[in-house]
Amino acid sequence: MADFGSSVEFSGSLSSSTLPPPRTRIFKIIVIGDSGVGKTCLTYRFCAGKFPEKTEATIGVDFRERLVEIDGEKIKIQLWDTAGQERFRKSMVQHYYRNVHAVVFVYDVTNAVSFRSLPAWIEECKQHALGTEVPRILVGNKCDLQDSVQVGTDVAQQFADAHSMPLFETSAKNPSSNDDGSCQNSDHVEAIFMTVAHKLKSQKPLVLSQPPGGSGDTVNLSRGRDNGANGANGARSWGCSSC
Ligand SMILES: Nc1nc2c(ncn2[C@@H]2O[C@H](COP(=O)(O)OP(=O)(O)OP(=O)(O)O)[C@@H](O)[C@H]2O)c(=O)[nH]1
Repeated sequence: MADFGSSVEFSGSLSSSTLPPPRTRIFKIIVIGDSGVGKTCLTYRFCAGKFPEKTEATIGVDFRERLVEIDGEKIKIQLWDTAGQERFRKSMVQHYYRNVHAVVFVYDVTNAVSFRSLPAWIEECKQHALGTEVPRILVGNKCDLQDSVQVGTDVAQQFADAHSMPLFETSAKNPSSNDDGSCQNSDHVEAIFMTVAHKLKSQKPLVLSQPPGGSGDTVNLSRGRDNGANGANGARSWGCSSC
């Protein structure tokens, strides 16, 4: 579960202008969904900037990280690319859900079974005590394969609404519009993960605080508390399917 309650305390004659830079925050985002929906490709696309030439079924979990800067703060986005195949998940599943800050559910728009599996993935999160305060998003991948679409935007949007998640449709292969005009309404993979990071940052701001009336001898640099603004009802307010 999200854990931003830690605080770093500096004692001595420090003012905010002489503070050392805070440690880089890490946002842990897990990416889950059926095998073959494109979790590895999506995370690779975001972290390496390209579509991987070849992938193999993930065993356990792979980590990918990218350092980004949001409003002047450097943040490490750590993507946990989890195995979709049950036999490759078993031993690792407890680790996936520890200290998670956000969850990305992925289905393949050309594979209705992967869409129908989503309730089971949501249930797995629930069983690992992931609360509603943890932001979740739904990603329909492979929308470059327009001729093979089995899961329409309407039905996906209904599902997303019912579970208070923003929906994004994209392609890890070609996240921008294709020459043939397909994927016109897709979101860029970049924008999707950055939207999550912005959400997490706004939810958990770094707060510089001095004790009221204090002399300035002690400065607390603490991580802001969850203001509760991202509960289930707020989910639609922080994402959209066409940004
Ligand atoms: N056309 C197309 N193919 C994709 C896209 N994303 C992934 N693929 C292909 O789908 C297959 C599976 O992709 P992976 O990223 O390995 O799938 P995964 O969800 O990580 O699978 P597991 O590791 O088994 O859970 C590969 O052959 C990819 O090349 C996409 O956006 N468009």
